[in-house]
Amino acid sequence: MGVLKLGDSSPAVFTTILSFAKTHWPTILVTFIVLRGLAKRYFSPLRKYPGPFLASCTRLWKVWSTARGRTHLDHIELHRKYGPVVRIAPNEVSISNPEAARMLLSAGKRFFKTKFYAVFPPPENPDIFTEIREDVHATKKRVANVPYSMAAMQQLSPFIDDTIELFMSKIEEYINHARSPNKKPFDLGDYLHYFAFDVLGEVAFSRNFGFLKEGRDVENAIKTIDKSQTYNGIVGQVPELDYLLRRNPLWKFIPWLSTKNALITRMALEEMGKRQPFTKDTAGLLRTGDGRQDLLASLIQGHLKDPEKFGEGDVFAVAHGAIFAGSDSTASTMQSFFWHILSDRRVYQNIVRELEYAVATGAIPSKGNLNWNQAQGLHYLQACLKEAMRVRPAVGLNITRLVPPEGAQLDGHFFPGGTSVACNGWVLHRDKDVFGQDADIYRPERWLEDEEKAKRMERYMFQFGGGSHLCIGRNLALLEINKVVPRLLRDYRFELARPGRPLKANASFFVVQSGLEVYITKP
Ligand code: HEM
Repeated sequence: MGVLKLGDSSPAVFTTILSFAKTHWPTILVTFIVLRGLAKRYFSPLRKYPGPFLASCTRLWKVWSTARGRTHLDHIELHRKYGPVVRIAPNEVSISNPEAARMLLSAGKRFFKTKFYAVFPPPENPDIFTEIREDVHATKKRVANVPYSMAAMQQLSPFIDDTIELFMSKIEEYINHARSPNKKPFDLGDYLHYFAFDVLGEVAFSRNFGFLKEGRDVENAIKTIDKSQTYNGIVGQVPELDYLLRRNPLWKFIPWLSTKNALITRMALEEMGKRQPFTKDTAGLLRTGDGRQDLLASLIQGHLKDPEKFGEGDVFAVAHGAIFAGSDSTASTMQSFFWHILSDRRVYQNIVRELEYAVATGAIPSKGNLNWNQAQGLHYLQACLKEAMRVRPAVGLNITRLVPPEGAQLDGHFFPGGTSVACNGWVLHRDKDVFGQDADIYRPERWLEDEEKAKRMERYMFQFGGGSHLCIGRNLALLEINKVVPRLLRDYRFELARPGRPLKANASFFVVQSGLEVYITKP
């Protein structure tokens, strides 16, 4: 082995270094990684913030937490252990103060999205969710906001109603079948998932995806989306890795990793094709359809008004992105709601009583679907829904933003420009100052006790995010939930098949849940 001596001529020194590196490369590599990690830990302006040791040295801690699907739970534990500001990566802190989170997410404060979002496909044509250039995002969102208004959604209400009828027919089939001696549970969780997808198909593309009809995950479309979200969630923690993986040209040669032929993408492309060429006289409407103003038609109209700012690629990206953003989120919200109310007999009976009274007094119809206003009049049910979104918000990963270049003050701490700051609904919604000492438990009554207190709690609910990135689909989600949930609860009686068993939950971006099995009977 060569020994390095001072005074050697440069080629000799170089050869010696090379041979030393060749022999000892594993040690050198490990030493480099350790020193780099320690430098990140100790020479960072974030060094004073507590957190897991590994997290302060490497982003692998976040990768690990996400890969286990339990980021939401990890963050509750972290803040309990370390306090309101926790260092969760060399350049990232998580905050638990709801007021600070409002500031972080509020429009105009210039805390922009991080590169985490850019990993979500399609990278070549980002949609509203994945666009991280704030000005471009604002332009696209202005066009996309139009079809998502509550008024526009109300127009599409008949198609939600049709999907509800299909859902009810499946329950009727189950009830008739379940009269046999071997009574099997009904997977309400799965059916809520199918419902959320089918509604999106109708609303976005005037097309039924067929999940409810077939009573199954057709072509494993839901699984494919969930797999892709798991990838996004994990790789999004170290976005550079995406260039080695999905953005790597070799990736497309691995057929089972490609989503290009997935059912939803294929259908979206077909629907786009049917409406091309986009012209002002057809205004994006389906030529052979029922003339409904679906999401795709509205986006095509937005494109025709200003093709420079909202291209054809944007039409596809935004419509297709809606299915990804709006399916697991809505399904997860409804699953959490049902699991909570069915786990507490008292709560469930209060809801049933409220519905019976509303029918008896004519506040809601005794048959068929409710409209938005009728559902809003069910105050106890509304409190139960809000409480479910508080205790188990559908987004389980952190919402992360970058501190603007000049730095910013949050929760009494100054963070330098470029620091990533994260917040998590599961943590924020458990703040005892805002939600009370019993914030950890599901108790819908908290929303009905004191109007002022309820208003304050409302101010700190983050289930739909906030500011310029407030969920664009919240009107649709709330409308379909407010239609299907009271209808189910009025027309049927539910019982958990395995009381006490928690839902299985995996946080990829949304908390994807399973295991909501119930017995259903008629009242
Ligand atoms: C109960 C159901 C839903 C929940 C809980 C939910 C939650 C959220 C949250 C928390 C965000 C902010 C994410 C962030 O800033 O990182 C968001 C954004 C978004 N959501 Fe939803 N969502 C739901 C339903 C929907 C539906 C039905 C659609 C579309 C059909 C949709 C489309 C979007 C889009 C496009 C964004 C990005 C908005 C932006 O960045 O400007 N969501 N959603």
